[in-house]
Amino acid sequence: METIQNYIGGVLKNARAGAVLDVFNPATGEVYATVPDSKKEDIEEAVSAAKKAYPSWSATTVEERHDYLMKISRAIEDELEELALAESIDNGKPLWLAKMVDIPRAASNMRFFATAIMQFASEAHEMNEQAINYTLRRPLGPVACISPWNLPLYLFTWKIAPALAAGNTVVAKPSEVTPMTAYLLSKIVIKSGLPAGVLNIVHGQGTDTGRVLSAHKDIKAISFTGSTKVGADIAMKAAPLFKKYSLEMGGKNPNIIFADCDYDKMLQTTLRSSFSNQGQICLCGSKIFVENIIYEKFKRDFIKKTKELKVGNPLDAATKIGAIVSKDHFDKIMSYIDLAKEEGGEVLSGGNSVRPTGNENGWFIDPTIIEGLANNCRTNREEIFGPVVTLIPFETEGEVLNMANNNEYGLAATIWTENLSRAHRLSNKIEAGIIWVNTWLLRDLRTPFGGMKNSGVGREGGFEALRFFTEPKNVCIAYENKSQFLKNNYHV
Ligand SMILES: NC(=O)C1=CN([C@@H]2O[C@H](COP(=O)(O)OP(=O)(O)OC[C@H]3O[C@@H](n4cnc5c(N)ncnc54)[C@H](O)[C@@H]3O)[C@@H](O)[C@H]2O)C=CC1
Ligand SMILES: O=C(O)/C=C/C=C(\O)C(=O)O
Repeated sequence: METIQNYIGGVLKNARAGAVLDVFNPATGEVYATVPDSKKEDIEEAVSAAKKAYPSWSATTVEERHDYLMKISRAIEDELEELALAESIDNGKPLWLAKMVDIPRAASNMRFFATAIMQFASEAHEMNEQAINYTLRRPLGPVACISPWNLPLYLFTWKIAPALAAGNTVVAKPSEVTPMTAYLLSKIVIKSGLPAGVLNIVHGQGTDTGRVLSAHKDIKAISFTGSTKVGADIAMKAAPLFKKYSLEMGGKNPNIIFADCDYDKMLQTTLRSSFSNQGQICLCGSKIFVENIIYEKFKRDFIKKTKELKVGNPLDAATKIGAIVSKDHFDKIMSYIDLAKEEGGEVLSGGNSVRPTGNENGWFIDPTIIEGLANNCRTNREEIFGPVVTLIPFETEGEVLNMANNNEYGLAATIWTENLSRAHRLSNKIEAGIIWVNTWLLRDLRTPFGGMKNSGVGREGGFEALRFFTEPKNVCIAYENKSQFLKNNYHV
């Protein structure tokens, strides 16, 4: 049994009251570790450590911060094998996926913001030779980073890297469901020599640790990724204390397929956008709109390809669909499949749990395709966050645009067409923060990342993240007094 610890003030330690939570391996259903169930006193200690470290950390040069983040990035790369294995065991995702995507991205998050801070420049505005304004961007102080279980180290580093690069100190809370790689990161951070208190990692439940942290009076900003319900809770706590917040929340993303698309590329990518990471990515295209004339062909081909996806042991290289992250989440997904049937949906593929040989007690669900549901039923409106997609035929561009926008979420959309004018038209009109045309989850870390409507507030990525984690201050300097200025310049 492994014992995960908090990382506070540069030291690994248990929660003060000693309480712990069980951590499960979702592929076996067994408890394999414990994590601190931190309470108010642990948060107090972490916030004090972050406050204490702030004056000297915020005074470091960008080169110094760059060097620390690069060191951490290289250490993540050096420990790729161990981190990927830990992520796979903790989360249930296929090991090859953790090796190819999660851990490399965690390293590049650190590297990206290490270099972005070196390029980050503030604006200057000149007023007709009368004055110059320049904008200072200062770090905020201790900030909170709260991350979810679906892409554990990937999203944890996506938040802490810009916060640290901008000169803030951080109290971070990973998901209690998948805390292992954040714990391993704290060991890497200790080895990197990052000064004590600059990064603090406090484990525990959302309703205790997360809530206390986001409501703490000394926390100046909160960067959160997770459910829309929790995002709303954080906003309610943060607003009266005038904290900044950036919320990346749920999605119900349309994947729109026109008959004129590059069919093979679309089919292959649609498999990924539907079922990658067991469908547990906020960007997955869970509603697949298909133009009528290719609907039957697509349905046939998509079912065939989906049935070929091997569900099973995440450590097996042939596995395409690993385990669902927790029993609670497994139950939630299964209840949505039941709901879809009650709402009149026909299950075309999957629809059931799986007990792979050797992993009979794990939480596995066959990738599921459902058709025959109205666009506005609950199954098609609510985020399922699992390997479940619905198929909806459409006739015209206008019809599919209305259906895509008729939703409370607005995170991402994918459009498949070779008609560039149509791609531009729809990209402009679809209510989503991220549009992919003829691709999916192709990421340039410089671009603004986030959603509209119930999917988010604010944007992450590139300079957006560095702006979020800094406070702008305008300085206006008159060149000289105006009559003197006119005399000098116009000889009056
Ligand atoms: N990016 C996304 O779109 C994600 C969406 N989800 C959705 O959320 C559902 C629930 O998944 P969870 O991991 O339980 O997400 P969640 O939103 O409950 O948890 C995300 C993080 O917030 C913390 N947290 C929970 N309650 C909090 C509170 N009141 N104040 C501050 N922090 C709090 C959690 O401990 C975790 O670290 C999923 O079924 C899925 O639909 C989950 C993960 C990511
Ligand atoms: O930044 C990315 O590439 C992906 C982010 C994904 C999420 O925020 C999510 O699935 O929750």
